[in-house]
Amino acid sequence: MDAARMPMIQLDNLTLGYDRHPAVHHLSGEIAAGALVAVVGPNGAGKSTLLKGIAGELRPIGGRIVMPALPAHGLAYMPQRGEIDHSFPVSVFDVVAMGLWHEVGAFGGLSRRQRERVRDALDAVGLTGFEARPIGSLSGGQLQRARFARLILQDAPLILLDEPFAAIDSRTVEDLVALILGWHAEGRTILTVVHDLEQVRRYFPTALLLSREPVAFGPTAQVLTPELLARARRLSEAFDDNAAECHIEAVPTLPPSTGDGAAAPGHVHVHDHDHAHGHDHRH
Ligand SMILES: Nc1ncnc2c1ncn2[C@@H]1O[C@H](COP(=O)(O)OP(=O)(O)OP(=O)(O)O)[C@@H](O)[C@H]1O
Repeated sequence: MDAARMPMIQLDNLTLGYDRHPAVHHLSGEIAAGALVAVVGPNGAGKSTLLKGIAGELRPIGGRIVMPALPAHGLAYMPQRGEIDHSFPVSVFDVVAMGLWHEVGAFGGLSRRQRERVRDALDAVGLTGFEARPIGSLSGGQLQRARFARLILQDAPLILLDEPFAAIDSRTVEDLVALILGWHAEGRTILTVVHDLEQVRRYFPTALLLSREPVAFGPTAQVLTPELLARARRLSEAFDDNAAECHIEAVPTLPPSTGDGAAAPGHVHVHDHDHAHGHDHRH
């Protein structure tokens, strides 16, 4: 099999949720190695939940996530900013150096070479000179740059980013996008939750539109259509009204994704729920 076309992530009728309540369900399909995917959808659509599931922070309620090509320590996950306590009295250098933890171990010291790599990563995100600053003293944009520097050091083939551009100035967004596009060019697989659809259209070749279930997956221009976005909104409203039940209507399957190596034919299907088969969707 062509390594570049190997799936990085396989989802098999995946349901993820909290306290046995599904937040997102019926996800099946594959994300190819090397894909750059924007995960989009209304508030509460399950975007963060999907990333947490793939990152292993949430155990599936049903179905499976399989990542056959992922090496040990091969996944880097950056949660939303609010989920991290930045009040620690710890320096920017030390926070960024945490990206080397799997090389260094919890109590290991850094070699000269590793310290150099930390400085290189800080330089790559434009934070040279900030090494000794307490992490809590950084602006929102600077903090996001520091988190990206840590990702550079993690050097992971699979990178999951949850809303990396939220509340960030446009100059910083451009710099962070350039880093992401560089990782994409290196063949890494990247899933990024993005709210700004203009940013998705401009930078992301492939999009996964979620609304408690997959609505569409494929080339961005074919996913971010008014019809599919409206369907996503309707589904999310309907789900909120009746959160414990499966209420899915039939939705069209997108044509196979092309280019970018993102989606082989038919992947991340939209399920045409055939209740005649007697599925029992008690979640
Ligand atoms: N820790 C939790 N415990 C219980 N329910 C949760 C938890 N986290 C998320 N949920 C619920 O799961 C659903 C999906 O949330 P999720 O954060 O994945 O959506 P999202 O698409 O990332 O939304 P947003 O765009 O608003 O960030 C929501 O109804 C949310 O309230």
